Amino acid sequence: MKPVKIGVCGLGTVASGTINVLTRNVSEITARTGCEIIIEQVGARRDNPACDTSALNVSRDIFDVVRNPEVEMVVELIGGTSVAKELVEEAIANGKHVVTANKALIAEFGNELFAKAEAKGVTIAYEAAVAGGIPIIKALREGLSANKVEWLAGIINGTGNFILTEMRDKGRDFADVLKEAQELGYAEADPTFDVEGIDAAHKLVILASLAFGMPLQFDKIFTEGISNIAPEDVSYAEELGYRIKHLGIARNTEQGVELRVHPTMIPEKRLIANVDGVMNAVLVKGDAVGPTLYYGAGAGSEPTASAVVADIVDVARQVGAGQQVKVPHMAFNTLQDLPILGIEEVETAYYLRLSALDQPGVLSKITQILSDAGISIEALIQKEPAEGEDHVPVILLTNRTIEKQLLSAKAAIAALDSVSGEVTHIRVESLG
Ligand SMILES: NC(=O)c1ccc[n+]([C@@H]2O[C@H](COP(=O)([O-])OP(=O)(O)OC[C@H]3O[C@@H](n4cnc5c(N)ncnc54)[C@H](O)[C@@H]3O)[C@@H](O)[C@H]2O)c1
Ligand SMILES: N[C@@H](CCO)C(=O)O
Ligand code: NA
Repeated sequence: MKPVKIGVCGLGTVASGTINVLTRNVSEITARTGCEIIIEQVGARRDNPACDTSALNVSRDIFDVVRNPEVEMVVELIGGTSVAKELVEEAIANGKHVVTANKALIAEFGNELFAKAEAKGVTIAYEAAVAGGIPIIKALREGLSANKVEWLAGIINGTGNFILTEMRDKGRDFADVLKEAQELGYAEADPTFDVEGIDAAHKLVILASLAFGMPLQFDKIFTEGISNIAPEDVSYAEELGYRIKHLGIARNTEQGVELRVHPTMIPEKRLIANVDGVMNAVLVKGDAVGPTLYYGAGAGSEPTASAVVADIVDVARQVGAGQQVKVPHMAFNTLQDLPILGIEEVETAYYLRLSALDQPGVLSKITQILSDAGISIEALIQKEPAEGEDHVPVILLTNRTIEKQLLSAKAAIAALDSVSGEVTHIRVESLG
């Protein structure tokens, strides 16, 4: 087979890892694809000491790469949704295949980009966009194609999981750990994307569309970040046998599709509760296979490059074999317009923490409000009052209920004279 010529745009964390892996593992990659992959051109504004490009054709203008008639496949690794979108559109218009790690671009503009690619008969591959090196796109599109996916839940932001783990295990400060994640190349250019759950929402919408065969709808996701997780909730969760993880959850119910990213309490005995540091994991429940779990590094230069290179290999095989073997961009040939549920319609269990006056009768008022709302209590812990304090922390675990019922009961509890301050709620999932 004739060699396949690629062009790499960007020379940051992921691009340098991609060039290094392609160069180092050239014999394995050639043996797998049956063809040679040649880096025809690199578009980079500046050099990167992590990667030797002295033997490569480097242009300071990334658009030279998409206009180079020799380049058959463009690897977009600049990030963002403005210049990257223009770049990908021009690559497609010029009949080039695209490989990208850019989840923001796919989540927000994937529907139109895939349509443009299909019209031109080219492929956009995006394995590195979700859960870094874990081949989760391939698992959903190909490995699980026999299944109706019932739900999936994942730790899909490496930076956030790294921060939560370091804070819990070493008592480190949030800002200090975030700075380290940035130095390690895990964080997004704007790290609020990691911390506020936007990056996880980008990834969740891609996973859900692949799993349920519906168009990408990033604007419909409910998103809560990790910045408001209180240390006392981390320790009370552990006392109850749970861990707090930042999860993306997508569930196909009879009423509609749940799409939500938020801190979630999960039983500590679940494998996914023990996924720490920069590692990611995605649990997928298929109707035929049952629960399956995919685990690996969710961010970082070479773990992400592993997925980028896998896509390059896949597309190179297609270039050799012809488009008829291509798997559809979103796994399904026709997409369904499934309704997406608002967060108030979601059903889950809850952890509640409040501060109540240490007096007889107070607990019964709280439990009465919950029981009037049809919410039963699975566990209740009342702590001893601290020295000189007249209020005590009360922690409750409820059974599954609809969020709007929980929120109105929570408001009624907060309005009691004997309860002071805010009532905290965290969603609880058994993931069984
Ligand atoms: N870092 C990770 O662990 C990781 C993992 C998975 C996916 N991603 C995604 O991969 C992409 C790249 O991330 P990264 O971590 O390598 O970022 P990075 O900031 O390290 O690299 C981006 C590179 O693109 C260049 N660039 C940006 N805008 C440009 C422009 N307009 N013109 C020319 N060059 C431009 C920058 O100079 C930089 O060299 C992003 O979409 C990111 O979301 C990153
Ligand atoms: N910033 C992202 C990179 C991988 O997509 C993360 O931390 O998960
Ligand atoms: Na992946």
